[in-house]
Amino acid sequence: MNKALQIDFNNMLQENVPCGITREEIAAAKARIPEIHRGVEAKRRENTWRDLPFNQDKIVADIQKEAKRINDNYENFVVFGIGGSALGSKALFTALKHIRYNELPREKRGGARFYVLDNIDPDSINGLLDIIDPAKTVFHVITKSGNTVETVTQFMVALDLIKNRIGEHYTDNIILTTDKENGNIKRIADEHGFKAFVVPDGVGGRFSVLCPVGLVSAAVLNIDIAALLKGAGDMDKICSNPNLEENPAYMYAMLYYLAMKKGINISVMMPYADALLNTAEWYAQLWAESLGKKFGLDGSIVHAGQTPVRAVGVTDQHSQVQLYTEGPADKIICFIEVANFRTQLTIPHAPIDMHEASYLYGQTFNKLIASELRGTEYAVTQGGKMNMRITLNELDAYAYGALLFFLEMATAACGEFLQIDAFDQPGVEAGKIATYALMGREGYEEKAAELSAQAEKDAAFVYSF
Ligand SMILES: O=P(O)(O)OC[C@H]1O[C@](O)(CO)[C@@H](O)[C@@H]1O
Repeated sequence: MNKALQIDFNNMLQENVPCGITREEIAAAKARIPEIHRGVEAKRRENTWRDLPFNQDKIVADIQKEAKRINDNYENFVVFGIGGSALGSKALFTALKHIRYNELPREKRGGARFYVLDNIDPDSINGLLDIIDPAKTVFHVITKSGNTVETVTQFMVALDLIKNRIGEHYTDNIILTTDKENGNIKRIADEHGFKAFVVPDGVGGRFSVLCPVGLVSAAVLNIDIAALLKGAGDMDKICSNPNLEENPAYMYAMLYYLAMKKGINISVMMPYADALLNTAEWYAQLWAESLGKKFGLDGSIVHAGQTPVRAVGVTDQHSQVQLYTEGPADKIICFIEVANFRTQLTIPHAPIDMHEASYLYGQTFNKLIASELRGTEYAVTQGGKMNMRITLNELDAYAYGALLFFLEMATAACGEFLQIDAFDQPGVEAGKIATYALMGREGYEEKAAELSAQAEKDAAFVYSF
C-alpha cells in the first residue's frame, strides 16, 4: 500500500492520557489475538463481504452498462433505501464527488443528479418530488430483505408516479437491488421484469457498500470502482495478517474493546472534512448495530456496545469540543484528516484594515484546518481523553475503499473480542413488529392488542401548550 492511509493510536495509551490503555493491558489482550484471528477468519466463508473486493468483475461490468443507460437517458437518480441500503451510497457520494454536485451544470457533473432518500418523513418525500420530474428519473430501490416497510412504501411512491405517468415502459425508470430469492421485491422484480441486482448471500446491510448496494450509485456517479475495490482488497490483505503489530484493524478492535471494559462507552468519529460527515454516519450504523448486543455468544447477558457519535471538524469544535476536553472521560475521539484536499485555497489579503488578523494573510485554509485539527487533538489529549487519528493522504477512491474496509474489519474483530455476534440485529425487530401491528398488518392482531393495553400515561408528566 502506497501510504494512502496512516493510523496513529498513540493517544489511546495511558502514557498520553490518564484514562488510556496501559502496556500491560495491551500485552494481556494481545494473548487473545490468535483466538481473535481464528474467529475472524473462520467466519470468512459465511461473511462473504470479505470477498467483495475480489469477485465482482462481471457484476461491475453489468452495473457500468446500467449506469451508462441511466446517465445517457435521465436527469436524476434517486436511491430509496434505509440503513445499510442507503448509508453507503450517501457516504460514497459525499466523499468522492464535488461537494455541490447536484448544483453543477450537467457537463461538469457528467451524469444524472444524485439523491438518497433514507426516511419516510412525508415532507422529505414531497420535497424531493417537488424538484424532480419522475419521467426523467431512475429510482433505485434497495432492500436486502425485500420487506423493509420504509423502502417498500417508497417503492410504492415510485410505482405510483411512474406507472401512472409513463404507462407501458415504466420498468425502465425503476431498478431494484435485493436478495436473490427472498422477499417481496424479488417476486415483483421477476413478475414485472424490472432490472434487478443481487445482494450476495452472506453480505449484511451494513457490510454491503462494496456490492451493488453501493456500487450502482458509484457507477452512476462515475466513481472509479476499480480503485475503490483495489483499496478495499489491499486493506483486506493487510487486515488478514495475524500479527497485531501489522494489522491495524486488530489494534483498533483491541484498544476500543479495552476502552469499553473501562466504561468508555462513546465512539466519536470526527473527520476534518465536510466530505466525510456521511462516512461518520455510515460508521455509526456499522459500529452500533454490529456491537450493540444484549447476549454474548454463550447466551449470557452482556449488554455490549459503544454509542457512536458523528461530529465534523472544525464545525463541531464550536459545539462539542468543550464537552470532549472537559466533560467525562467516557469517549474515544477518532479524528480523520485529509492531508491533501482537492483544493488548495489561499486566505486573501483583506482589502480593508484587519491588522489583528493579518498573520493569516497569504496562508492557506488547508494549513488552517490542519492546524485546528492538531490544536484540538492537543487540547483533547491535555484534557485526558482517549483519541486517535486516521490520515488519508488524499480523499480518492483507492484510499476511501481502504478506509471503509478497515472499519469493517475492525468492527468484525471487535465482535470477536466482545464475544458477540457482530452480524445480526435482533434488537431492531421489536420496533418493526410493533409498527406492523400499529399499521394493521394481518397476523399482528395480538401485538396490536398488547400495544393498546399499555398503561395510561400519567398526565402529571405530560405538558401540552
Ligand atoms: O436492506 P433492508 O433489508 O431493507 O434493511 C435495511 C436496514 O434495516 C436493518 O435490517 C435494521 O432494521 C439494517 O440492518 C439494514 O441495513
